[in-house]
Amino acid sequence: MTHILAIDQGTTSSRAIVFDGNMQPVASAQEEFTQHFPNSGWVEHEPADLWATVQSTCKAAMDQTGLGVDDIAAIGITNQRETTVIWDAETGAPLHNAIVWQDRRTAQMCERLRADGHGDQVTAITGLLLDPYFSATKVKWILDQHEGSRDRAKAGKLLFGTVDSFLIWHMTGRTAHVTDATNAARTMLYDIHKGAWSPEMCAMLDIPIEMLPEVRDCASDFGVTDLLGGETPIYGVAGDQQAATIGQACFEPGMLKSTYGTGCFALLNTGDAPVASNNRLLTTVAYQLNGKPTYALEGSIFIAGAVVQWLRDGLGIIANAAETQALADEGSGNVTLVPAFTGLGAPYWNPECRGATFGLTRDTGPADMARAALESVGFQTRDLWEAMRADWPDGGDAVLRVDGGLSANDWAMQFLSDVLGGPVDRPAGLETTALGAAWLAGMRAGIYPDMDGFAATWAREARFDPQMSEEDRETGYARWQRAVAATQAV
Ligand SMILES: Nc1ncnc2c1ncn2[C@@H]1O[C@H](COP(=O)(O)OP(=O)(O)O)[C@@H](O)[C@H]1O
Ligand SMILES: O=P(O)(O)OC[C@H](O)CO
Repeated sequence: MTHILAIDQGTTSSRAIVFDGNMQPVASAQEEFTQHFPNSGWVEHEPADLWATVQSTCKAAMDQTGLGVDDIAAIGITNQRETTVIWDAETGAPLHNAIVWQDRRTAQMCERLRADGHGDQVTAITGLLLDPYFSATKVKWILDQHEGSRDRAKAGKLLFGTVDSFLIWHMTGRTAHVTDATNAARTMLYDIHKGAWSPEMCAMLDIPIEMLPEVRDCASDFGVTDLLGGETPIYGVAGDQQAATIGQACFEPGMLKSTYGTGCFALLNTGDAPVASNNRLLTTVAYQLNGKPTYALEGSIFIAGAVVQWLRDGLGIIANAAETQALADEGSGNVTLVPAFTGLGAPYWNPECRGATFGLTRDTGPADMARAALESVGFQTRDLWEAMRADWPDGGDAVLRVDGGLSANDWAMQFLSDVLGGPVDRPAGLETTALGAAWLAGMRAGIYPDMDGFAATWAREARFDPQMSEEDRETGYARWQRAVAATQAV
């Protein structure tokens, strides 16, 4: 019982990583699955694909190690958040495809709820903003499509879950209907102050409370699975951005991390009291241990690494993401790209606007576009940083810890430090999300250190300090702000 298996069920792929007794990754496997776009702005996954790729990647990772079921002390799960599944409690058949967090189909529903004056109530109870991003309106949408589904849900015949919950139900032989507090906090159905499902939110959206899973601490007993051919406990669960916050050991109030994958999600630990945002950030649960929640302010940006993918797949000006580093160096810096491909997230929350480019000239070329794309990631983070500083005035000295695929890009990280005017730290291990889930499970299983011991193992690979003049920084940021305003005005 020396190793931990971490499952990272993400938006575009499922991954399984085996960590040894020293919390080092020793094997990993990854598998992509099909994204479904049935309508403009709609994004779906087939639940069976999520479950199948989790099974196959776990097997593939385990096969690489030569370890057996008895070597795995526990499993930790981390997952794409908010994505919504409803399934039959007996057969497991999904009532609908999973509606993914990026899906905007409930934008009008949110608009109507806002017009009916529900916006403040939603924020007061859930810490979130009334936006299609979260699970609740997706649940309502699915139930609205299927006559009689609410009665079935009330009778316990239909279950709702975020992806962790859906996976655990399958992993435990269709028995455990559970989730953790971080995933619950993203549904817009959870009262983050009371630490319980909100009857008010359920009533507002006509969602039977009976269909919601039981909420547990992040390190707790989520059930036993025969996934590895024996009995393995599931001891750790956290939404992927919270798992990265844990993996980055942001355990003290004021510590913050930003993860640059498809999108960018920055979380600032605010300690044991939820901080209400005056700047359109989200108040959420960072983690919950021993029955005690620790809260965070979160800024969610929908497009970060995805803008680099667009350079590759949409424009065809690069062959792979890493090429942007050298290209950006040659860019003029005169082009501004606002990658509002699916609207804008925090702090603008504008689901309707779309991307725009400014400053094009006849000699604009791939290098300028690559630079503008990487700059957009830095500028969007600055937007969040400004909002966080305003909500949490003590946050000015914090060092931003970064991770995720795009954080490997030195040019982007240097620009990020420049535009923030503060240091940026990149850790030695970039598997922070999976590590967070592994640590939760390993700590609970008694093979990994406690919180302080774990935090002491965090090591820096690189620090980026600002090199840009104050004048350039502020001129550049003002250019970005004008571009965002113009983008929203179109
Ligand atoms: N060297 C790089 N420079 C710029 N972007 C990168 C680089 N490497 C990866 N990316 C971007 O990072 C993203 C992948 O990061 P990852 O953390 O695996 O994301 P996710 O978990 O959301 O799929 C992709 O969008 C890719 O374009
Ligand atoms: O799967 P990722 O890494 O794109 O993360 C998705 C987030 O959890 C959405 O809130």
